[in-house]
Amino acid sequence: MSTRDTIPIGTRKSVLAIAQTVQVQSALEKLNPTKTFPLLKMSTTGDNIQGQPLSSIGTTAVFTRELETALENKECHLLVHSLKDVPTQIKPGFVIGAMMKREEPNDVIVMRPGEFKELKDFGVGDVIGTSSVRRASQIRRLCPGVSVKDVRGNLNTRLAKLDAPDSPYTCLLLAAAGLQRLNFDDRITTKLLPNMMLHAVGQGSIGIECRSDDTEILELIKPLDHLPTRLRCEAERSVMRILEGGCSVPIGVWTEFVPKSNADGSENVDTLHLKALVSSLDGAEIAEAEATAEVNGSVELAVELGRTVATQLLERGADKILEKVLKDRHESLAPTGTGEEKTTKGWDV
Ligand SMILES: NCc1[nH]cc(CCC(=O)O)c1CC(=O)O
Repeated sequence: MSTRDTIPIGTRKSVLAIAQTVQVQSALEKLNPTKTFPLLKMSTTGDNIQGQPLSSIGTTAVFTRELETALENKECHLLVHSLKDVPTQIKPGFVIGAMMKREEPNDVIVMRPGEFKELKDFGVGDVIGTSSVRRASQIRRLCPGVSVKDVRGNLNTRLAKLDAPDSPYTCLLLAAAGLQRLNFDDRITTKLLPNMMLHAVGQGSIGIECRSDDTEILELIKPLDHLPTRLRCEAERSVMRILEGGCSVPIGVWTEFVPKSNADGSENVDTLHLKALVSSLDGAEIAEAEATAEVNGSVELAVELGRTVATQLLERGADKILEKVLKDRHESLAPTGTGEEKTTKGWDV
């Protein structure tokens, strides 16, 4: 294929998606000053159903399907995604050619400007805004007595709902990375550490997808692939791939490289630690597992570490917990009464 000078990048239209895509666009322009990278902005099913809780309409790929069609038709040659929104089973013919250096993967508590409350003081009467079953189940375990209420829409919409005078929410749970990318760092009230909450698979990294036979684009985006991020996220995605069997399931993870005592300054990619959990919606039942492996910079070994942890989780009852979570999710198709009901069955990551 002849080399291309104009390379459209496909993206969703949300402010976060655009901010992420502009970041990739700038990096590519810098590396390839003779080429241009116009944005092709598209709506996805996930954007179009924002008014309702994401329920069991098969939300895997809701944020990526329309984009992949454009990529397939060569209307664009790469796609920029929040990695956590990318299904672990990529459609045949497509590949994540780069995983960009991860921002803080943590989830955070966001309260109204000027308000503050210690985590230990959260309890009965507090209403936590989130549509993520992963966040909901973990916050219930962390702060017994709180109730959880669905909150949908893009980041700005969610913050506006929290700040509204008639807001029902005490706080929101959000990803630090999304807030930081939109310069809302000052809205972060409390960062949740891994002993409090495990984040979503791939959270905080940007994934760049392209056609797997498009060697020109693969070469072009290769410099944007960050090996430590790639290894961590491949391990995390491997856990999810084994547990989900095709549908999204609520899994929390944490990965870190074990620092070397004689570090020479370069980032260590030798010894990777992975922790993961699967929790029931009410946070009462939980399966946890962790392992450390010498991955020595190898994606295959990182994927293997993910498999080890997934196997442990299954041995510890993750399959039973997931079966029940998925069953509840199916039942949530029927309209339910209270906001609390909807919340637990909403489907976000
Ligand atoms: N589900 C929406 C979504 N997809 C990616 C991010 C944040 C950025 C990231 O995780 O990289 C968010 C918002 C949130 O979860 O608060």
